[in-house]
Amino acid sequence: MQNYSAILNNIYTELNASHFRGEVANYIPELSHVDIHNFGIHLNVLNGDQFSVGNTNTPFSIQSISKVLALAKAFSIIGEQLWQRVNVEPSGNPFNHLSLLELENGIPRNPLINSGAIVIADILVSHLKNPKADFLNFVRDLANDPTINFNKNVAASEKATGYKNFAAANLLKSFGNLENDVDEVLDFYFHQCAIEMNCKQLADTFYVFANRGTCSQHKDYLTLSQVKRINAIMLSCGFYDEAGEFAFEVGLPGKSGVGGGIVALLPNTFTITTWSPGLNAKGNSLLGMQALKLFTTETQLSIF
Ligand SMILES: NC(=O)CC[C@H](N)C(=O)O
Repeated sequence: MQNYSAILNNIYTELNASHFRGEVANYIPELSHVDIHNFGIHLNVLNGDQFSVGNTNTPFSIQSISKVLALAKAFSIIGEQLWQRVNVEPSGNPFNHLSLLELENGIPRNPLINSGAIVIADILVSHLKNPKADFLNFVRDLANDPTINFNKNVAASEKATGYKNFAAANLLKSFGNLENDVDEVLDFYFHQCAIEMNCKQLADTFYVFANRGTCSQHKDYLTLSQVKRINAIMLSCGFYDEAGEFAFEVGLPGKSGVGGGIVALLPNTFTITTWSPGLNAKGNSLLGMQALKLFTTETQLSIF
């Protein structure tokens, strides 16, 4: 029997003493105001046990973590035909890289880099009646928490400065891989990225991926085959050009966001989230990566 509480407390105490915490993202101006000293870890074990240490109650911008949720929604709506518009290979490049997209004729490498997520956003804009509201409700249902919301200032801040995302969307459009209007798709994309959650809410939301497609309220959202595929994509593509490093050091499917959040999971066992807004050079939370590495080392739990 693991003493999760002691393990998490030790990891928190050790890492919270770190002076070097990376850099808070500032290419989205609204994110640059977040205090770099925030640090929290939350573990949600599938048997119902919950463990929290540090600041796990303050909502943060989930940013690219939302790409997994958008993928889940789009996959549940259109099924396997989704893979005609986006590939499932790691990109080995930063999340906002563009030249591969042109070389590969407008088919993004995977749904977790920005260009792939913009294609997924396009699918949701085509299929949802009220895209932003319906997607937010889907996320609230997964988390079983109606208080989850968009941060409109973050969405507006990214809209004002998201030049590379506008470039990606226009490139996709030029290759015929975007059905809707560029502005409409990006408005949806910037809002999905601007959803805010705290560590506990994020761990609850991802319960469905650890629990074979069924959320904590026993409602089925995805088939087992769909969950296996989404988890495989998280493992191979969830940390951009650091996905290999995360698999090597941590050994779990997971996803990061430039708001400093990370979520990871062990199928049939737990979900775990970390939040520390300081990022490393690859755009992944510095303390979060270290915390998860220590967690899977101490507990000897990983998919391998
Ligand atoms: N890696 C991230 O979290 C990036 C998300 C951010 N909204 C962007 O599109 O640039």
